[in-house]
Amino acid sequence: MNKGWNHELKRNLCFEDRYAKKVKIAVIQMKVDRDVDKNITVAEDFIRKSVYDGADMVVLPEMFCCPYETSNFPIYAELEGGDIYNRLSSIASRFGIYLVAGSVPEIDKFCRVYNTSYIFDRSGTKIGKHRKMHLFDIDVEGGQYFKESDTLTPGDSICVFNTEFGKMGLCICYDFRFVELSRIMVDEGANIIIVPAAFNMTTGPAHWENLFKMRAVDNQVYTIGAAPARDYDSSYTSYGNSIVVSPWGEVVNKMNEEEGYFIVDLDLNYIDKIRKELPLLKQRRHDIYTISNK
Ligand SMILES: O=C(O)CCC(=O)C(=O)O
Repeated sequence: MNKGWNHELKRNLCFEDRYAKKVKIAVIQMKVDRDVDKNITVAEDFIRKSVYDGADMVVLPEMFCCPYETSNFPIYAELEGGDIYNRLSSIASRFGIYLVAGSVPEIDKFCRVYNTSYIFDRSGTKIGKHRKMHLFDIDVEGGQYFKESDTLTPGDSICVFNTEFGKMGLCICYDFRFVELSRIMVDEGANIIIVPAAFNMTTGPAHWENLFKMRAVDNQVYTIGAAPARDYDSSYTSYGNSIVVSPWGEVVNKMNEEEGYFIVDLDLNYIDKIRKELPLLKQRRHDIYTISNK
């Protein structure tokens, strides 16, 4: 056999093999009710449909079972391992999926309350946890005011978790604005950055899609944003527009403001292709600058 041909065939087979590495991720955009049980039931119904459509992983929005108001966070908060946590873990195992369980208010033994995301694997085991690190304290003239620090405490660690599809990073909403955080997650191996979020009608139209594109292009990763559906009856109106962007900056899928879900089939080898063609991460001048979490 011609050695050159054999070599070429092997190379192509490896290439194809790598290209078969795909993950189906469902993004759920649900309305948030005052009733926790109702929210979990709605989430579960969407998860059931996503699983029927072949999802490997499901992502829920920020504060998907607690209306987004600072006064609600201590009232709805539970210790890790509480009822909501157990129900989410059992949903993950029952459906055999990875569940990025949006975020929920978490209370610790010192009565500090956090905006926390738990990530469960297919057996319902927790494989990641993130406490929002950058609290959303903003005051835009003529627009949105919010002060999470009235009732929340910030987290202090960066979340990268491992799956059968490789490493993924997670941060919550306002965290995503801080460029260093995404870069550190990517340096720790994350190929996908997942962001349970709830932008509003001031910052959403201005920045939401741009941010998901910017972080994807800068870091050459997929970015995923899962938001609550818009509800004009709530005191904080979510922008919705849940989104997935590719490492080339293309919008893979995006919703409008309504309740619903979509599934994307992400080709993880596309990341290698983009990084090979445009080797940004390799071409950094670490001799001149660095970003570090130390
Ligand atoms: O950064 C923004 O504009 C929105 C942030 C936000 O709503 C949040 O952190 O919950």
